[in-house]
Amino acid sequence: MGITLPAGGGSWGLALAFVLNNNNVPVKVWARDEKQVDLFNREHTSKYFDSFVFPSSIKMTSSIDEALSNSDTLVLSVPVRATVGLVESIKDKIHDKNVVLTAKGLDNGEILSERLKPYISSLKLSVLSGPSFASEVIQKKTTCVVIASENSDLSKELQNDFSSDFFRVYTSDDVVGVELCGALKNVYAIGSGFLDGKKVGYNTKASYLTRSLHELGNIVLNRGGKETTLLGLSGIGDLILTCTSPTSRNYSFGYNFNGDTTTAHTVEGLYTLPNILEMADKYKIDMPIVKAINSIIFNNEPVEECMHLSQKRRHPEHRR
Ligand SMILES: NC(=O)C1=CN([C@@H]2O[C@H](COP(=O)(O)OP(=O)(O)OC[C@H]3O[C@@H](n4cnc5c(N)ncnc54)[C@H](O)[C@@H]3O)[C@@H](O)[C@H]2O)C=CC1
Ligand SMILES: O=C(CO)COP(=O)(O)O
Repeated sequence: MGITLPAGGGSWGLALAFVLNNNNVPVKVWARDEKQVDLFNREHTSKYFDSFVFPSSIKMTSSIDEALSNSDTLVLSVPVRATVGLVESIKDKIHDKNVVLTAKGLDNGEILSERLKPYISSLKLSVLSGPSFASEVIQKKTTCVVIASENSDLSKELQNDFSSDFFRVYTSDDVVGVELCGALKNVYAIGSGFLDGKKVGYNTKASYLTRSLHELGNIVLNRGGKETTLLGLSGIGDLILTCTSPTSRNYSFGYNFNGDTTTAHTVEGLYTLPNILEMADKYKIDMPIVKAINSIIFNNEPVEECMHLSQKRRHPEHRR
């Protein structure tokens, strides 16, 4: 049996198809845009990867039924805002399939595995996350990720499918922690871009990353996630990658921020912001950094003013 990637033909879905195909795992990529499908099947190229030619053994289709035939596993790599709707639209066709979530974000104030509970049993669900730019994966640059599932047989099976000499897969049972870390690092990456755009010093940046990790930890632990996840690849690993690299769309959005949110392409932190505020409110967790980032984007607060506001909070009680 093979693996279907209802990925919309986007960059992460294609990179994961590349990883699986490299291991001789049969893959089929689904995309809704027929022109994109025709171009890919003819030339094996994608607008997301300049001049890169994919192996011709990776096939794309615009028929979801064809994509799902002969496959026991789906790797979902559309943006977070599209994930729940896509699963709802194919729910009758996927009840016997394993599902790997790869979108990094929150929806309706919740993590995706929670939102998808009505459609996917937790024993058939896993989450793939970690520091992994698609553009580096297709160049076979060494990349380490985590696959988390409550079903250890499933995470081991997927570890086998994905692992290669350039793609190293660790397993975890902390679905909640891995999902929250992946979602939140995108928001902190926007803030990190704001700071670098303002040419703050390394002192400020190091403090920002440390405090972001601390704030992330508050919500992860509150929701039942594990400290080891926070200190692992999907936690501090992806935070470091995304908060320090212009390859990150979230970081670049923050770095070049000009008040416009309408033209941002797959800046998942933007979609997650209101959702994390909703979650923080619900579980009564103080998230001053997330709030400051939200004020800069949606209330036109200047970056400097928001940093200043955080300094005005009462003196810290602990040295962390
Ligand atoms: N690109 C990367 O390096 C990585 C991305 N991710 C995550 O993967 C998710 C997807 O991101 P990318 O592939 O990078 O985005 P992308 O922008 O490269 O591609 C998204 C694709 O989804 C399609 N799409 C959008 N809405 C759709 C819908 N309703 N139905 C069907 N297709 C739809 C678009 O047409 C596009 O082809 C995001 O949550 C991102 O955080 C995770 C790790 C690495
Ligand atoms: O999640 C990613 C790398 O781990 C990709 O980050 P961006 O979505 O910010 O480009």
